[in-house]
Amino acid sequence: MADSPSLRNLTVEDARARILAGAARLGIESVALEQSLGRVLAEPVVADRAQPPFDASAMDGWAIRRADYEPSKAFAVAGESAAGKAYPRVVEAGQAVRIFTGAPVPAGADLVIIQEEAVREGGAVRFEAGEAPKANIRAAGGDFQAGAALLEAGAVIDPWRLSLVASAGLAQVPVARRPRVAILATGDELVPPGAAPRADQIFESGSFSLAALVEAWGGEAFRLKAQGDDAAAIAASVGPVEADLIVTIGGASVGDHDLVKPALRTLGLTLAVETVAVRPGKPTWFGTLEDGRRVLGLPGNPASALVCAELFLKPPLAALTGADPQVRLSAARLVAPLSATGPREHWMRARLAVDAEGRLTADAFPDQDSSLIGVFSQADALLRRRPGAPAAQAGDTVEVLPLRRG
Ligand SMILES: Nc1nc2c(c(=O)[nH]1)N[C@H]1C(S)=C(S)[C@@H](COP(=O)(O)OP(=O)(O)OC[C@H]3O[C@@H](n4cnc5c(N)ncnc54)[C@H](O)[C@@H]3O)O[C@H]1N2
Ligand code: MOO
Repeated sequence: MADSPSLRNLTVEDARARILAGAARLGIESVALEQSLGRVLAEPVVADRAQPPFDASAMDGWAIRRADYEPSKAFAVAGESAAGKAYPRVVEAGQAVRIFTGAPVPAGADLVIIQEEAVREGGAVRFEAGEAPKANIRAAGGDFQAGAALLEAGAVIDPWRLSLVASAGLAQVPVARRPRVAILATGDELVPPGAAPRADQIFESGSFSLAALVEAWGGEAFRLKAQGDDAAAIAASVGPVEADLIVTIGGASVGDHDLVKPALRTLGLTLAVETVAVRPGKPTWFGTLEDGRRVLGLPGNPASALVCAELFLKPPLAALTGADPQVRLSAARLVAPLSATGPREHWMRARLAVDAEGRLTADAFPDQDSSLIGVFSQADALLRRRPGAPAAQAGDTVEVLPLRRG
């Protein structure tokens, strides 16, 4: 059955919208705090306690009543308040309590004089802190109050947010289940790294890279055994796979050996995207199988597959975890001129830098052939050129999509 011509040559935005349609957050699971890094919160984190929970000393010194303060006056040392061991009584007039950073300021006290301005004489202490010493007290709730919304659902747990979740006292964190992504490389020419290729074969590289990207983007990747250009074998490989998304590599174009779509038609494939007006990556396609499983078909050329993973795989993975699927671009200054762009939106491999004035700059690699693995390994951004964009000059502002490297 021929697919509708309206599914061909879609804009990047249209294709992405079709891929995102119906991609809602998967179920919720609870993970240990220390396992939550990189996961997406499925429920908001709300503080059930203020931080700090008490007025806390900001310095090592002495807690007294401000109204009672006079330079050189002798105060009676009444006891000690340390972090984790509060002074249990009220500080009375004429008394000073030894206090340390992070310790609760005892009731009655509203001033901490730093120890550098104090002279201890047995059971007494005197201060030379001027007329209006600084309070050196962190008010209860100064970081956050009980009931405060600390993080929204959809936030990705990073090391800084991890500290917030821990500060809220959570040992278990409610997160979205990670989407399971099956990756299938296809092509008679492919052999796994480590095998001995024939003269007409190459090493399969795409599935390793894509699996790593899927994991970095919050999914759980599993690589299926690569298949040759054999429709029956491709269909048999995909048939039993349990996945939230199946990604195929190669066999997407129009040649006699581009068999992935014909193979998956036997599993009831309905296309939502047939081709995209994007360079590289025109043969990218997307559809659903009869049983509802989603399939993203990436072209085999390595740069095409990796560019289109950024544009069409990262966003649905975000949507399936409840995170923000928006592709966010930055502005950069062009280092060298670019020629006019053709009818397809062009995502050029580029290198970012910061110029002497501290501005972000982008430099597109001269060779943008979609087969080049070496160029991609040096690129740290994709530079977007709109369809039909005129030539651009050095110094022009361009849009870039920084790649997460390292
Ligand atoms: N007559 C036309 N020919 C082509 C068109 C077209 O519109 N008309 N489109 C071209 C474009 S654009 C692209 S992109 C490629 C992509 O085609 P396929 O998705 O069918 O990819 P393959 O032919 O299977 O492979 C292309 C290239 O990439 C190598 N490859 C494939 N898989 C892997 C892998 N897993 N790891 C490493 N390298 C891989 C493969 O050996 C080929 O060299 O089609 C154009 N042709
Ligand atoms: O679109 Mo293909 O990816 O240009 O080589």
